[in-house]
Amino acid sequence: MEEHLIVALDASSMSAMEKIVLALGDSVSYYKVGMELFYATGGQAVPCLLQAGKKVFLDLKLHDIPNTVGQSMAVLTGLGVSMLNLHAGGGLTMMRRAREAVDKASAGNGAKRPLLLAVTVLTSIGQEEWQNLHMPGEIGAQVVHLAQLAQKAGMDGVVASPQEAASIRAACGREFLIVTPGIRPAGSAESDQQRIATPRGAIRAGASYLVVGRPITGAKNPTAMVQKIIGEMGD
Ligand SMILES: O=C(O)c1cc(=O)[nH]c(=O)n1[C@@H]1O[C@H](COP(=O)(O)O)[C@@H](O)[C@H]1O
Repeated sequence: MEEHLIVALDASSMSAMEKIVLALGDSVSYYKVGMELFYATGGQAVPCLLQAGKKVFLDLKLHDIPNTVGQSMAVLTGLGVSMLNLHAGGGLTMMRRAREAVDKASAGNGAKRPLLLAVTVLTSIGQEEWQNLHMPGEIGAQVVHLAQLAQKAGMDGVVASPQEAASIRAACGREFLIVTPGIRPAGSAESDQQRIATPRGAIRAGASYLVVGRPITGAKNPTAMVQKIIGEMGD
């Protein structure tokens, strides 16, 4: 189960990142680099993690016109990461262009193609925010719709809340990747995350990978928390 846990490195310096990675040692092999760390380190966090033998999910959530996203995806493909993401809300044409660009760039550099994930509806959006946005219907129905659109566009999977994992699995099949942030072990403090579940709940609902940040990086003993989460995932 360890390889299905991705630890979110939301830190603002190389030294803060190294501190976490050093503390977690061999207990974690997959890290997520998001906007904060990527921008703060001028992208250097990525080669640093790769050199340390870690796998990287580069979470920059691209959302722009098809040409811009395609060209940017081609550049990001050269970094050697295992996963990249974009917002499904950018549309079918944008997602298709991203897939074509990644395929072409991987063929060109002879490297393994990074997996492409579409972010459906952010896990921080609850019913109230959904209404603020004037979005019709239920969040869950929109997530499943976007997952099907992403699948049609050639995405390998989606980022969604664990609360929607079972419906996405039913709609998109066994092979489709479902990556779930919004993971909160029982007893976690409240946060900006709205659509949450425990590690056990997410795996039971059909999640392929769990993304966990603050419950681990903010824990008194991060390694013990990793072990607890991996234990729960395997139950
Ligand atoms: O794409 C993501 O990774 C993402 C999508 C989403 O809907 N919700 C979400 O929380 N994330 C990311 O997942 C991580 C969750 O971190 P914690 O809330 O600290 O566990 C953060 O780095 C978010 O940027």
